[in-house]
Amino acid sequence: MAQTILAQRLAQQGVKEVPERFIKPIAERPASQLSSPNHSRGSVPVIDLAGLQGGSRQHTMAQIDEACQDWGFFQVVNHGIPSSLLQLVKDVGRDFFELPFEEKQKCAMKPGEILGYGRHYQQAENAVLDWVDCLLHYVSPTSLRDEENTWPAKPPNYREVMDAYAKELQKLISLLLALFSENLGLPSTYLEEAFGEFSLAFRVNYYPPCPQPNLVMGISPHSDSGCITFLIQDEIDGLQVRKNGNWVTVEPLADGLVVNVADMLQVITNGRYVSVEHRALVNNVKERMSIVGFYLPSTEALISPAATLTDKTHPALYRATKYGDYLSTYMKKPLAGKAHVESLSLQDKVDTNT
Ligand SMILES: O=C(O)CCC(=O)C(=O)O
Ligand SMILES: [Fe+2]
Repeated sequence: MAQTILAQRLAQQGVKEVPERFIKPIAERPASQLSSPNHSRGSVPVIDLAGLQGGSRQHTMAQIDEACQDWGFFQVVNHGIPSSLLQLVKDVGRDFFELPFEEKQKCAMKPGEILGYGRHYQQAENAVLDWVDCLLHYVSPTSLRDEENTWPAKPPNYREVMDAYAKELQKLISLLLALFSENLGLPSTYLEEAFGEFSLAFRVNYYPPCPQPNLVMGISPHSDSGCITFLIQDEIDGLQVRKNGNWVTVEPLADGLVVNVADMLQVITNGRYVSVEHRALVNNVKERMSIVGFYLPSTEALISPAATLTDKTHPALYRATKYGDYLSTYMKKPLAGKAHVESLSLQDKVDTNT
């Protein structure tokens, strides 16, 4: 079995040129670099959840609804998760990646697996690789958690911090799903119930500095497969979302949490909320990290457009899919923009956002 090619190891070896395996075809390279003056930064909505209290509730609810429809991406502030905890999450993620390789290898992905420390997804032999390493594991349910094989034993506070974060995140997820349901005119528990016994997975993404950032992708354009995704990023630009054909950088905010609609929420809302294509770029100066929480439906949940969101003038745009089936196809294929969710389309082509 060929040894996994890890971006961090290449960066540590001081390579001056990225290996062929990482070089994107010209059409897929980042056309505008983060440092270029015409790169667009900062217009992704920032929503202050403190506005849900008192007289500004209606306005805040409308902001959330518009963000889900127009962007599929927003940042929340005053979300109830202490900034000291967000900082600890970033710290333990960084501490893990700063461990010696041999220590990190203790929770390495097994051949053919995607959980643990290693590369994103299984890549075909000849696939172009993204300039990122990751640590991916489930937090819940217990049956998927596999703490022994996929969670690191070091840093020693990793588990405690990640569990504390997961607990806080769960409250925010329940709140947002109830607010989305309300905005959609559905009973407040509709979305949470439709997704069945959810699972929560965390991925720590580590993008080392890259000697030729204009030839590679940190993470290739994709939409996320699940219901909703939460992302903590450090202070380094890199995350971009696609809006009207342009890539817009999601400005790092110290206390902000990035929220994005994922594919199954797009399906259940019959395309009213959009699961937007996003990607991450890298730079040649400083490493970047993100810690991503994926809230996923039960693999047994049959996801289809909510009946009350479809009628004669708004026919169902997607066929029903069992999430487990959707996920296994998603994992087998390379990241490819919105191709996965579009494969469920009942129309020739659903052009939801771009
Ligand atoms: O690192 C980022 O900002 C993007 C990560 C991402 O999109 C993912 O892990 O699905
Ligand atoms: Fe993503």
